[in-house]
Amino acid sequence: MKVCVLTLFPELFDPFWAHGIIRRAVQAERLIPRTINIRDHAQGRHRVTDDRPYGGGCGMVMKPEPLTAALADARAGLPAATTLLLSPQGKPFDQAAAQSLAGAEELILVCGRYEGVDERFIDAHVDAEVSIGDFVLTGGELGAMVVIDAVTRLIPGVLGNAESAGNDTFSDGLVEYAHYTRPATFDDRAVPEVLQSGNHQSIARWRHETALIRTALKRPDLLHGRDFSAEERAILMKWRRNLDRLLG
Ligand SMILES: C[S@@+](CC[C@H](N)C(=O)[O-])C[C@H]1O[C@@H](n2cnc3c(N)ncnc32)[C@H](O)[C@@H]1O
Repeated sequence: MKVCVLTLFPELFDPFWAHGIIRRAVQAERLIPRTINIRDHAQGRHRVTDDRPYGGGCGMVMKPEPLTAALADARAGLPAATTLLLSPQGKPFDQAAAQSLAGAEELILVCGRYEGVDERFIDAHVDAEVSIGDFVLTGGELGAMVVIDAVTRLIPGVLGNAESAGNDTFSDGLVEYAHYTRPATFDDRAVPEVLQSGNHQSIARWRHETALIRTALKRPDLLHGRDFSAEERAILMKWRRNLDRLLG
């Protein structure tokens, strides 16, 4: 995937491209990143990228001309790209959105700063606004990194088999099962016996059960409307009986 980020702070991305799985994806050219400094497309000696808001009020607004010129530069190399603006007003970004973006060949992400960007730029050039949560950041750069990170690990071939995203939280509408590693006992807490049994069927059953129960406890909202399998119904009934017994 070719991804281009429009930002006033391109240097923030240098360490991001250079570490962990993102770095590996870049080296393997499964992720081909580019950052464009919006300021490079601003006019005049001072290369001004922001100005006071019409109507008064505090803060500054990003001017539409440098953004439009920077976007034209990005699009010259990525003619088929979807253009997303990071914004707290956007659609909440989730795993389903990451999965759908992972199938794209090209993507442009625009990072706002200050009070945000001139609305006319959004009207004319932005395909969708994306929020990474109901809070307000100082800029879109962290949001862009969140989107790129979540999407990149879903690009086919980026994660090795050993790191497969298949069991991840959300992949089957459940949170993931619990993980344990050596030592077998830590602080008087032992790893569940079944995980040391070598019985793959029992391990798979245990993992499915714990994923379902952990989802019910941690994220019950994920289970609303779920089409429970017969096995899942049996697991939930068993836990209901356990709870009934506990409560008398
Ligand atoms: C201080 S914010 C502007 C907030 C804007 N005044 C508002 O109330 O909607 C500056 C920039 O940070 C980015 N940003 C802030 N919060 C974000 C969020 N939750 N998700 C994605 N981007 C965000 C956007 O690019 C935004 O233009």
